[in-house]
Amino acid sequence: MGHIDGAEVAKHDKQKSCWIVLDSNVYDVTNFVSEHPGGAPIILRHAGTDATEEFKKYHPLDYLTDYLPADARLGPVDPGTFGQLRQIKEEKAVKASDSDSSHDLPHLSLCVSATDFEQAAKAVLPHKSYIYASTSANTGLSLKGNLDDWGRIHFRPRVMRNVGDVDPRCRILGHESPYPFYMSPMGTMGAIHAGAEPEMYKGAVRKGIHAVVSTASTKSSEQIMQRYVEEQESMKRASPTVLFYQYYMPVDRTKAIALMGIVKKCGYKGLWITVDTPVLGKRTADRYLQAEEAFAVGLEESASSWETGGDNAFAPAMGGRPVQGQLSPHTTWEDLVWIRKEWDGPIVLKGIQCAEDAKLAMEYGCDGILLSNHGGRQLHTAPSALMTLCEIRTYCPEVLKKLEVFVDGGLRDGNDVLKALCLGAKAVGVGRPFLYALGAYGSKGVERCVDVLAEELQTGMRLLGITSLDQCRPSLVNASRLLNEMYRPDQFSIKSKL
Ligand code: HEM
Ligand SMILES: Cc1cc2nc3c(=O)[nH]c(=O)nc-3n(C[C@H](O)[C@H](O)[C@H](O)COP(=O)(O)O)c2cc1C
Repeated sequence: MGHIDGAEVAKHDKQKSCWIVLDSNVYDVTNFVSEHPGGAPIILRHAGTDATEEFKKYHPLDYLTDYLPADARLGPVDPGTFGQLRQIKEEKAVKASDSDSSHDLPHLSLCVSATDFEQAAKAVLPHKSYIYASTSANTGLSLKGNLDDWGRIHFRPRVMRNVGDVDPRCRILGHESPYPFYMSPMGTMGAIHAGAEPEMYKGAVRKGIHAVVSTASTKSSEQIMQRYVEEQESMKRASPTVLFYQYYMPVDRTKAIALMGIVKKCGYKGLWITVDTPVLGKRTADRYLQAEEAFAVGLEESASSWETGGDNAFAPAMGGRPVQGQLSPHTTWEDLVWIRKEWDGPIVLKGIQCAEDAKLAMEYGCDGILLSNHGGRQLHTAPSALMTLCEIRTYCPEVLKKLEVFVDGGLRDGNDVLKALCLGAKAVGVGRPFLYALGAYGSKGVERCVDVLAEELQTGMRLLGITSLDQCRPSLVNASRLLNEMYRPDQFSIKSKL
């Protein structure tokens, strides 16, 4: 195969003839553009350019052989002509290092609250990446409810309790954790930081907190585990951090079992099955961006055909179009029977949103449940995790004794973790604050974010009058405002059967 001149490649920058350079090779992707699950606009934007760096944020290089026909590869670019490729106006790059030298970025020490990381990330991330992290469903009310409900519970502190020393440690699914919070699973971290998931979990390992790894990660489950092990080795295995795995169920049973096999082989310590995502929710900010991108490259007509989602859309939300088969809308409670046979470790259902389903999870022998509305990214006006926790306390308190109950969504202050624990939760998942910290400062930002939350938590324990987490109890909080609005069935009982 002869070398291809960069200037020639630059000419093929339209839908009717679209070439792109990836890993020093020229590909004719004209027929693939409209098939691309990430949408045609992103490919057309990079038509005629070297898109390798951008490509690697989202995909392993194997995709080039897995998804493109062999004859799409036209040959290597003439190395002396890279400069003649089409250039696009660069967006701010995703930072590859921990350096905080960017003039837009406040010094890390100026981040003193978990909410500060969002502003920092907004200043340095490409707009598309920020939208990916921050977007929420529909009019944004589910996200707003998450954020607001923490403030609707007030503490009832006890004083004069000798709070000189406090112990914030707890156990999560049998694994000791320095604090009762962990890192929530989030997909496509490569869009947020060039180091992607390994950079995020480096921060977790350094601070000892546990993390749940997403099925929709940029890096493979094996790569993530490998880098985690290397980080642990570098710390002489002194970190208590373990990795759990968040599982999106593929439609195809064989693929579902194979994925579970990989997860098991890698050594993930528990399966957190996401059950609030039978289809992708409507991510409004994503939709605007997608429509703008399509419009900019003259594809406004076809944009709408990506929006309906088919019946089994995968969760990634970088403006990507649903991928058939990656996420099953057909999952039922009965699936837990075969999953249990394939997976002998702990099972947590992620995305429980009412007391009935909490009870069902208990009856089906799950080890834990995570009360969550997916960070307000799925159902419009979904209940906050705290509201669901109130329901469980009221209608099926036995669940709190038998299962480990976790909550997530909207936590932005370490003090608030204590509210969830007082109402019976085991620990709280934290999502976006860590993602923003990663985007702005890499793993150092993640470490700082853990420190910020941990300091607030420990100060909160002292001001609340407790010295260990087993002293968290319902009388230390006033949840009346949430209880007033809580669902009331006709009779004061609920049934788990559908
Ligand atoms: C030309 C070869 C390409 C192939 C074969 C390819 C393949 C795919 C596939 C299979 C997906 C579905 C999701 C997944 O499995 O990860 C996807 C999604 C996506 N692709 Fe590509 N892609 C290509 C080029 C690109 C380029 C050049 C970019 C960026 C400049 C890009 C950005 C994306 C994005 C943003 C998504 C959505 C991911 C998400 O929402 O998490 N792709 N692509
Ligand atoms: C950018 C982003 C990506 C996410 N990806 C996933 C995912 O792949 N799987 C999943 O179960 N939950 C995912 N979630 C939901 C989180 O696990 C978690 O439920 C939520 O972020 C908690 O809310 P918070 O971000 O307000 O802390 C994602 C959330 C965000 C913000």
